Amino acid sequence: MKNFDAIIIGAGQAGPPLAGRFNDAGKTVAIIERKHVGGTCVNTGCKPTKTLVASAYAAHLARRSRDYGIVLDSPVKVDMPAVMRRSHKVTLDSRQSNESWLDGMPNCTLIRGHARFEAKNTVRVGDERLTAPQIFLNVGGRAIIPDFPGIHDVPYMTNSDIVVLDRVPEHLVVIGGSYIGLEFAQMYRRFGAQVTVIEKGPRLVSREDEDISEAIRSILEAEGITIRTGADDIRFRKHGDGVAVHVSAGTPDVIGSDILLAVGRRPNTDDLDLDKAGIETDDRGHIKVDDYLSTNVPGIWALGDCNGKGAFTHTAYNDFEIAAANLFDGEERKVSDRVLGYALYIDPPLGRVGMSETQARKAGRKVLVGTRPMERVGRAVEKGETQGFMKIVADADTREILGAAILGTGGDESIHGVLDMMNAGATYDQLRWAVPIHPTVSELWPTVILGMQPA
Ligand SMILES: Cc1cc2nc3c(=O)[nH]c(=O)nc-3n(C[C@H](O)[C@H](O)[C@H](O)COP(=O)(O)OP(=O)(O)OC[C@H]3O[C@@H](n4cnc5c(N)ncnc54)[C@H](O)[C@@H]3O)c2cc1C
Ligand SMILES: NC(=O)c1ccc[n+]([C@@H]2O[C@H](COP(=O)([O-])OP(=O)(O)OC[C@H]3O[C@@H](n4cnc5c(N)ncnc54)[C@H](O)[C@@H]3O)[C@@H](O)[C@H]2O)c1
Repeated sequence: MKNFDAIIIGAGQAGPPLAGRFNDAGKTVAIIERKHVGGTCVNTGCKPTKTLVASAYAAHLARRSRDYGIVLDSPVKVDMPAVMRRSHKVTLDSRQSNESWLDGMPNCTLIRGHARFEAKNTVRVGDERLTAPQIFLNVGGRAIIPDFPGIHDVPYMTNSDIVVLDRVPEHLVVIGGSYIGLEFAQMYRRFGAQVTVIEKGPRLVSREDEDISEAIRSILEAEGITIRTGADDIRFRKHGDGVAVHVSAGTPDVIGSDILLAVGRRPNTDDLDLDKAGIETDDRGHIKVDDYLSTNVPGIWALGDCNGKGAFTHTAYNDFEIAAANLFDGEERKVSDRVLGYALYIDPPLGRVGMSETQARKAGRKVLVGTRPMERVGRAVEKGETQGFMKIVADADTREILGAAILGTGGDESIHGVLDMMNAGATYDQLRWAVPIHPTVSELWPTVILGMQPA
């Protein structure tokens, strides 16, 4: 049995920086990783996808070059092996820098293998048994493979497979019209594939307001992506040209060359033997934690996607910050203090923070809403990227900013102006009186606020 001051299971977004804090405090820490250091984000999630999105954007802009008065003499070609090499390099550089960071920590031991609990303070990895008074779970999640009829008779991909695909599918059929599905759908359309998105709900990205879903649908359809919503009977069978996907009774099947499943993620908590430590999970398998990320078992915490409190790299990292601040810095940080923002990296991107208009209404707020089409944002006009709109939601009584969305050029960055204001507890008056830089997308927030109406 090996003794440590702390054991961390999973080297995703929260585990490695936490190992760093234990190391710096002179405490021994074991971090156990069964696959690649860096987890989903670095290896099969954010890093490869955003690198591929950048290549797809380059192809798209090259095709639009005449809009800018630039003439390219030959048709745009996509060298997919080169696109993938670029993406692998970004991933590998990041993975290796994380690994060498951990290797360079004198008090930290990186153990390769799958960890399982044997008891409350004891973990087994292969033949090795480890014990520590403090254990942190950062095990992340993986793609859900629903029990669609016929799914196991046909080849299919998840995000982990498609990020290493070095060819352009003839016809990519994406099952699931949300964050993962839409990023890959648009990217592969721009690489030259025919693309169909099949979504069981009545609209795309159903967590967002209806006006945002509709605008996203129009943007994607304008690029030639076929969208089939309300898919209530998805079934698969082999076909001479690949795979036939049945969508709903009375509608034509979609015949695709390649299938991507993007219908949500599940936590990696089913193979940890959590019961041997007495750790409770909810009905979706997420580890139950309190506002300080403690599980029901004292001395065991759960951070990142596996606790169901967030599903993003920045929420996983913030979980590390909360745990570290409370353990090492004498602070009392809580998850409920977090103002949640995120982005959907289609082009133009959707930057989001706080409540949607629908959520604000459901919460019983007296809602004010301001919107502006990107066609009336100077910066967007200058860049020749005028799709989408910006939107802010505020409380008419308290003057709080409740949430905002920018579906538009630079939306992933410019949403931070609102996010930071909300984080500082500012009212919309303070955002209205800020003096933003011209020409930017952000400079329109004061105007949008001035135009807010009861909704
Ligand atoms: C395609 C895609 C695109 C995404 N894009 C974005 C984005 O743009 N922005 C964003 O914020 N988020 C994005 N996400 C989500 C983001 O990747 C995750 O929220 C984030 O990686 C979660 O981090 P984590 O530390 O909780 O878990 P993970 O990064 O999943 O890390 C968990 C680690 O634990 C290891 N592990 C699991 N079980 C065990 C065990 N029993 N023993 C040992 N090791 C174990 C795993 O191998 C893994 O390395 C994306 C996700 C996907 C799939
Ligand atoms: N840009 C980002 O930050 C980013 C990008 C990708 C993923 N992520 C994270 O990964 C998580 C998972 O993303 P996701 O898009 O896989 O999941 P999701 O849960 O966001 O969406 C799944 C989609 O699939 C649909 N669906 C579910 N079951 C279906 C079925 N049987 N048939 C057809 N459609 C079905 C749902 O209605 C939904 O639209 C997200 O919650 C997000 O936090 C983030």
